[in-house]
Amino acid sequence: MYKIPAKTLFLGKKVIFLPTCHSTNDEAAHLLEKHPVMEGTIVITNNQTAGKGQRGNAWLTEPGKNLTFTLVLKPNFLSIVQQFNLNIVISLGIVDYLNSIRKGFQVKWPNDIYYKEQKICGVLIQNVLKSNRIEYTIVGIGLNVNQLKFPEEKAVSLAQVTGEIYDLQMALNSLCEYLEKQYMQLKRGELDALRNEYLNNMYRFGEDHLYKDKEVFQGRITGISEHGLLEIETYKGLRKYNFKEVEFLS
Ligand SMILES: Nc1ncnc2c1ncn2[C@@H]1O[C@H](COP(=O)(O)OP(=O)(O)OP(=O)(O)O)[C@@H](O)[C@H]1O
Ligand SMILES: O=C(O)CCCC[C@@H]1SC[C@@H]2NC(=O)N[C@@H]21
Repeated sequence: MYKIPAKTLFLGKKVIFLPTCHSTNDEAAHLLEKHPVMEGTIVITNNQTAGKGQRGNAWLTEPGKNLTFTLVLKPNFLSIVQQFNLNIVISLGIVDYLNSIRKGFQVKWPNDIYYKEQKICGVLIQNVLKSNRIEYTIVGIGLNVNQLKFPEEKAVSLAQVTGEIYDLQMALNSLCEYLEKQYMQLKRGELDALRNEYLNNMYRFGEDHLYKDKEVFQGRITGISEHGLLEIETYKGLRKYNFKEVEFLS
């Protein structure tokens, strides 16, 4: 399973397949502790038994149905304050791949992928530090591909959206090509183009909705700051939020 490398320069050229594991992010982190790992290496499993989501949530996925993998990057060209750009390129790579199949996928800030009001993909990015510098970034991606039932009402899969079943190896290879394309754009320093593309694909951009920080309020997403803070215009003025500081309501 997952033996054919992607047609890319480096991303997905090496794939480590584990039939089962607790979390591919944890497995990747253990590998990095033991020996150097080539940039672009993917750790993938068919059966993730203790998947980790953001905010300490669990990531639940039916064995053999979805893409559940971790990508190892070495973005040493980025300083710590530029880290949000990784969220941008990873989200755009995924959304471009999905939109190449069916239009309508969007990025929910910072890096969830939605189809209409449902979540199809989650991303968990973790930095591995060495002497206070980012040595590696591990990018965990859970993409719902062929699963047809979810315990979570908000979850959806590609198969549910399109009515088709997908070959996971082909989906992985294609996704790698889109991810690499975006990552190379970041390496070339094309930040304005990336930011614009991110805003063009952003869930709820420019629409009025309810949000919650300490209180529930109505607002409209108008952009992201240089370092990736979410900017919401309200009748009291512009508010800016870091991860976990704001909740999307209806
Ligand atoms: N396979 C899956 N697909 C989609 N969501 C899943 C899946 N497995 C677990 N979940 C969880 O279902 C919930 C649905 O996502 P939701 O967007 O509501 O939460 P979130 O990512 O915490 O975002 P927020 O709370 O900012 O709206 C999350 O807790 C998510 O981690
Ligand atoms: O909460 C989220 O939206 C993030 C979900 C990230 C899930 C992926 S699945 C592969 C990798 N391994 C993990 O334990 N989590 C990530």
